[in-house]
Amino acid sequence: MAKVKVTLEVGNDGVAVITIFNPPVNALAIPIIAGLKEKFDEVARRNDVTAIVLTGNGGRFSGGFDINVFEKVHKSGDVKLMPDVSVEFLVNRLEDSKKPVVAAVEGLALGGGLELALGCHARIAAPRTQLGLPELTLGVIPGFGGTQRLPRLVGLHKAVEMMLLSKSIMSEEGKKLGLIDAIVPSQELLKVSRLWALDIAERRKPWLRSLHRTDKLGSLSEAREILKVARQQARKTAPNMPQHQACLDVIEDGIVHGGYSGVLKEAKVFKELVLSDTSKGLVHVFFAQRATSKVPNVTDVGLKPRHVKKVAVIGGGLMGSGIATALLLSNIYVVLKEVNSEYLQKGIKTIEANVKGLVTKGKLTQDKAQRALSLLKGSLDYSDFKDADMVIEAVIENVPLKQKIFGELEKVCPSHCILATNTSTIDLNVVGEKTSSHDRIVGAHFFSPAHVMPLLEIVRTEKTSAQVILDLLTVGKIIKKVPVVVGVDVFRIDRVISNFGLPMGPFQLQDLAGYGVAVAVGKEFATAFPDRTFTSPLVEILIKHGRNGKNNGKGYYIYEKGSKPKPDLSVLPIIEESRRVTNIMPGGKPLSVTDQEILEMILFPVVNEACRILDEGIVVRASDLDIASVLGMSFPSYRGGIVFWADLVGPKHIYDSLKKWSGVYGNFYKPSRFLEERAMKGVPLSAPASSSPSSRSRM
Ligand SMILES: C[C@H](O)CC(=O)SCCNC(=O)CCNC(=O)[C@H](O)C(C)(C)COP(=O)(O)OP(=O)(O)OC[C@H]1O[C@@H](n2cnc3c(N)ncnc32)[C@H](O)[C@@H]1OP(=O)(O)O
Repeated sequence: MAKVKVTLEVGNDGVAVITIFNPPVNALAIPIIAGLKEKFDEVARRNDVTAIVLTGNGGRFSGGFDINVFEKVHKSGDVKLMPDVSVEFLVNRLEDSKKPVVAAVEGLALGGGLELALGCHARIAAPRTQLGLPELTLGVIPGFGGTQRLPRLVGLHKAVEMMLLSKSIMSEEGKKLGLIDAIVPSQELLKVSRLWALDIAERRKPWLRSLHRTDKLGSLSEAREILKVARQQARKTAPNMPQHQACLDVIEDGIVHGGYSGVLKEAKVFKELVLSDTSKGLVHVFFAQRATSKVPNVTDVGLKPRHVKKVAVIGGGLMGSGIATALLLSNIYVVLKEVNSEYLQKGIKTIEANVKGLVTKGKLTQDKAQRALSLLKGSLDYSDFKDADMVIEAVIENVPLKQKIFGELEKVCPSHCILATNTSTIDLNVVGEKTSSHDRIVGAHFFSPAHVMPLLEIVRTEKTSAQVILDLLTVGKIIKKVPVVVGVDVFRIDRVISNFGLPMGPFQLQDLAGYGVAVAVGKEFATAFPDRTFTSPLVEILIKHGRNGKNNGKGYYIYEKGSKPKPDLSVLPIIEESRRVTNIMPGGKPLSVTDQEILEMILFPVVNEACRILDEGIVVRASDLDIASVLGMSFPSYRGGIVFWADLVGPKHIYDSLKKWSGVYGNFYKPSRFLEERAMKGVPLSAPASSSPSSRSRM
C-alpha cells in the first residue's frame, strides 16, 4: 500500500473521514494536495455524505506544505511547480463546501497544515497539539490563506505575533483564543469531531467560515496601529528579510479590502517570495540542518546511542562553566573539577549566574533552575569520575597539560566513558598521545557562551569509534576567528559585519571572548599553519595598555553595567601603533575601501578556509559547514550558511579578489587549491567531491 495517500471512509452516520497519510509529518506533498482535491470532489457529489471530518494519520495532523517543492522551485526557477491550493482548494472546495468540514487535529498543525484547519468550519484538537504558522522562517509568508484567516480567528495582535515571530501555541491556548472549538482526549478526537460536523450540518452548532468573519479584527485604526508597531519592530529585528514587511502588507490588504482580496494578494506575494534569495537560503538551512544528523557509517549502521547520565567537566572557566550549565539544563548530572577551591567556587558561581540569568530573562522557571543546580557537584579530585559516562576537558590550550589530564582520565574513568576535549586548536591525536584510549577520544567543541550558542562541533580522528561519535553527534565545524584588517576604523568593520547579519563584528567578539583566548589561539594557528597565519601584535599591545576586553570593561569598546558597549576612541592610537609594527599598508597609507570591500575582505578568507575543510574531507558534506556557520558563528540563516552564500556570490569573484589581495597583503589571502580549481572550472563549492573524504572528519 502506498505510504503517501489520502483516504476516504464514509460511516453509517453520513460523516466522511478524509485522512492524510504522508509519514513522518503528513507534509502536504503534491500527490496529497491532488488527493485532497479529489476526495473533496467525491464527498461533494455523494448523497450518503452529510458532513466531513479532515484529519492526519499517525497522531500528527500536518507539518505543512512539502518544503521539498520549494527546493525544486529554487533549483528550476519555475514557480508554476507550486499548486494552486489557496483559492481552488481551500476557498472553493473546502470553506465554501455545501457540507460542513471539521478538522480533527492532533500532534501538530503547522504552516499549510494549520491553514487547512483554519479553512474548516470548526477545529477539534487533542491536548498539547502544536499550532503555528512558521512560514517566515523559510523566507515566505503563509500561502494557503493563513495571513487572512488567523487574524480573523485569534485577533490581529496575536496573529501578527504568531506569524512574525514564527511562534507556535498549544491547543490549550488556542482554545482560549477561539482558534480551537474543543479539546478532547486523543481517543475521542474522531468521535467528537464527527458529532460536531453533524451538529453543524443540522444547525445545532454555528457554521462559520473564517474568511468571512470580522468580529475579532477590531477597528481599522486599531488595526493600523498594531501593524505600524509590528512594522517598526520587524525593521529592527529582521532588517534584511523582505518576508516580514510583505506579510504585514498582505494582512493589511485583507483588513482594508476584505478577506478574499487578501487571499489573492497573499498568493501573489507568496509566489514572489518563494523565488527570493532569502527563501533559497532558509530552505537550504532547513534541509542542511536535518542532514547533519545523518553521518555515513555512524547513523546508518544500526548502532543505538547510549544514555549519558553523568558528565565530568574539567575546568570551571568561561567555557567549562558554560558547558556545565548547558548539561545541567538538560537534566544531566555534572561533576565540575577544578585545581583548587578558589577556582572551583568561581566556576560554581558562574554556573549559578548563568542559570539565574535565564530565569531573569524568563527563559527558565525557578523550579527548573533549582532542579538544574541540584544536579551539580564540585570536586577537587577524580573520585567522582568512576561512574562518569563522559568527561569534557575544558582547560587552557596547553598541550602538555592536556596530555597529562588524558593520561589520568584513562586510569580513573570507567572503560565505556567518552573522553572529550573542548580544544579548538590542538590535534586530538596529540592530546591522546600518551593514552591507549584513542577509540573513545573525541572533540566536543562548544561555542561561547556555551549555554546559549547552539552549535556543538564533534571532532573525530580516524580512530574514534562510531559509537562514540553517535553518542556525541550534533553538528559541524566552525571557521577560525576573523583576523584584523589593517587601515580601516575597527568600529566601521564591526558595523559592516553586523549589518550583514552576524550578531557582532570581529572586534566586539574579541572583546567578548577575552584577549587571553585570542593570544592562545593565535599562537596555535601560527605554529600549525605558519604559511597562512597573519600575525598581528595588536592584542598584545592592547593588553600592555591595560585592556582586556569585556573582562575588565575596556577593550575596543567600553563596557558599563546596564548600557550597550560604546566604541572607545582612545583605542585608535593603540591600533596605529600596531599598524606601524606590521607595516603592511600599501605605501604606508590608510586604505580607502567601500563597505562591500570590507565585508569581502573579512568573509572571503572564511570561505577560503571552508574550501580547505571541504578539500581535506573534514566535513561529511558542504551543507554541514553551512549549519556550523549558522549555529556556531551565527552566520545569518537567511543567507543559507557560508558555503551556500559563497556559491551565490560566485567562487570566481571570491578567487579573483583573494588573489588580488594576496599580492598586496601576503599569503593570508592566498586562495586555496580547492577554491582555485572550482573557480576555474565554474563548479559550485558545494558540489560533492569525486574523491572520498579523508579519515579525519569533523561533522
Ligand atoms: C503554503 C504554506 O503556507 C507553506 C508552508 O506550509 S511551508 C511549511 C511550514 N511548515 C514548517 O515550517 C514546519 C517544518 N517542520 C518542522 O518544523 C519540524 O520538522 C516538525 C516540527 C514538523 C517536526 O519536527 P521533528 O519531529 O523534530 O522532526 P524533523 O526531523 O524536523 O522532521 C522529520 C522529517 O520530516 C521532514 N519534514 C518536516 N516538515 C516537513 C515539511 N513541511 N515538508 C517536507 N518535509 C518535512 C524533515 O525534513 C525530516 O525529514 P528527514 O527525516 O528525511 O530528515
